[in-house]
Amino acid sequence: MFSSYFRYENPKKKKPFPNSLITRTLKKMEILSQMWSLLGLLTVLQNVLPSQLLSLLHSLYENLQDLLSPYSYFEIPEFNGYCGVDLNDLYRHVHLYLNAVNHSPAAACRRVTLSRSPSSNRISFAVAPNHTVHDSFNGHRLSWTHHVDTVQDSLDEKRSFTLRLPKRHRHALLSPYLEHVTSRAEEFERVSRERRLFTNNNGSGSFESGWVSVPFRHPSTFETLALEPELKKQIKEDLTAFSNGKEFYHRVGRAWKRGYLLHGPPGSGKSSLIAAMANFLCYDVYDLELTKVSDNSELRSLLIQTTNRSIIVIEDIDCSVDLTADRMLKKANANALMAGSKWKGGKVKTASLRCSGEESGRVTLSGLLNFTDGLWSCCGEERLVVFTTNHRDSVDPALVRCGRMDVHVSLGTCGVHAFKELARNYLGVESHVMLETVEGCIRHGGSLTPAQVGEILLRNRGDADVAMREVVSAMQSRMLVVAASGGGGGRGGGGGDGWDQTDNEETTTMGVGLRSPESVLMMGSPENWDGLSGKKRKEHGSNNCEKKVKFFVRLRSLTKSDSSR
Ligand SMILES: Nc1ncnc2c1ncn2[C@@H]1O[C@H](COP(=O)(O)OP(=O)(O)OP(=O)(O)O)[C@@H](O)[C@H]1O
Repeated sequence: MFSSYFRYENPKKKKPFPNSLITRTLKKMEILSQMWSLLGLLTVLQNVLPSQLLSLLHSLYENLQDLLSPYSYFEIPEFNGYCGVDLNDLYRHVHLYLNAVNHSPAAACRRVTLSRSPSSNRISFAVAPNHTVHDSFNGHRLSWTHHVDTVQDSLDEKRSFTLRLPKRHRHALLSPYLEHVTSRAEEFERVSRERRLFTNNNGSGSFESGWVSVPFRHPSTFETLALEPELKKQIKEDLTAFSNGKEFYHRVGRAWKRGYLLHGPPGSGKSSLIAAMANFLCYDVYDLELTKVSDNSELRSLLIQTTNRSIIVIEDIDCSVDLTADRMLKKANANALMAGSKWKGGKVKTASLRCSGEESGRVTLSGLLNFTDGLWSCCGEERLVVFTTNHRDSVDPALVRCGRMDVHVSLGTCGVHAFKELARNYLGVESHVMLETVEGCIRHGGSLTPAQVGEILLRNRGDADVAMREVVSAMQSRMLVVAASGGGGGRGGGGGDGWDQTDNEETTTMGVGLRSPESVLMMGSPENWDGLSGKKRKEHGSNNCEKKVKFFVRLRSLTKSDSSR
């Protein structure tokens, strides 16, 4: 009985360690104790041996390690130079690259430092100090180790990355891999950095801080923007070609900049398009208020302070400053000088001819021309200059000539496609029984600006039927107004009151760029368009009466069909 009792084995009782495990543990402890003694010896040697000898031993050890190791190691410190004051751009690129790589689910770093700045929602990843992350390139395995050491007797930290790659392939791998790291880092920086909206700071008295800024968070994108699809595609392609054009612009010796003139009635979406362009390219926006700029030198100073990858916007260029007056003043001065006469009772000075604006301390047309196309305009890279205006004809031709304003976008009233996009965005409807009536109104001069349509749809977003009815009624009123004012209708009237729709007509004749019902994109010289538009205007006049008759017939049929619904 007793023996059976002793033979009983409690399953919960731990089994004794096997002999082999004990032996292995003892061996490990022995190695540890030997290492400990070695460390002690090293400490003693460090105190006893002169520092020169120590560093010699250290480099000998490293050389030996390099010789025996199948890997090559490259150190990238955070700062360059003897005193370590210049930021090492490669370190920054590696940091960004590893951040980008860590965003991908495949990346496996055992320990990552996460951070988020108060002004952004984005979480940043960084390899934790003294940890390693592996990467692969062209079928080879590489690794990055992030070293962070505290500097003795200081709170400073010394940071560096060490790249490890197979020694046999180091020559073939190093340059292409670092190029890959840099391009991925730049791309990541472009899309992830917080973008800002700047405006010129009035009254600071100093040109050093000419701009003040806030985070740029405009929600308009090419997806939300209601534009004719072809126009949208063309603008996006043009912007993409521009932002990828670094090599091209350098090769042909042109400054890497592009000018856009956006013109159209109030509410046609000029500002929304600028925001969409900035979001598409991930650029900063500099909204230049010309009336706050005291003179040309301040304008130049502001230009110098803008960063690369930015859009410099001057809204309502025709209203900002009296630029044409400046030109006329010069002309008057020149005439007076030639005639040897007096101007406004006083003696004409030669200096006043040179630049009347400089004297009166304001921005002149020549100042603005230099801003967009002069020597100083090349002080940065990858910049768009965008002017907006409600009346293109009021802008001085010199400002919008080729090379200054390379792309002219005419934004008009809502075309059929644009209206459908707005209806989809605001009401969530793809089709509606009244869409046909809306299309008829648009085609016969009743179209409204996107802002007008957006306002009606926003107000009635809970009830698509009411919204559509209200849109149709607004469009019909518009048709009546256009008819009463002698507008031809036929292809959709202008948007805001007093808006001249000849721009859209011009494009029809030209066949240059894209022709869409209400909004167009033109590239090339405006002088050519004007010549052709004159011809078109004559034709337009002769057809006007005929169009009017057709228009009234159509309006009556539309009104009838709508009331029958
Ligand atoms: N194409 C569009 N797609 C969607 N919404 C638009 C569009 N155009 C204008 N809107 C809406 O209309 C409003 C006014 O647009 P925006 O300020 O861009 O017009 P604008 O042409 O710059 O006007 P202004 O000449 O008066 O400055 C905005 O709230 C915007 O949401």
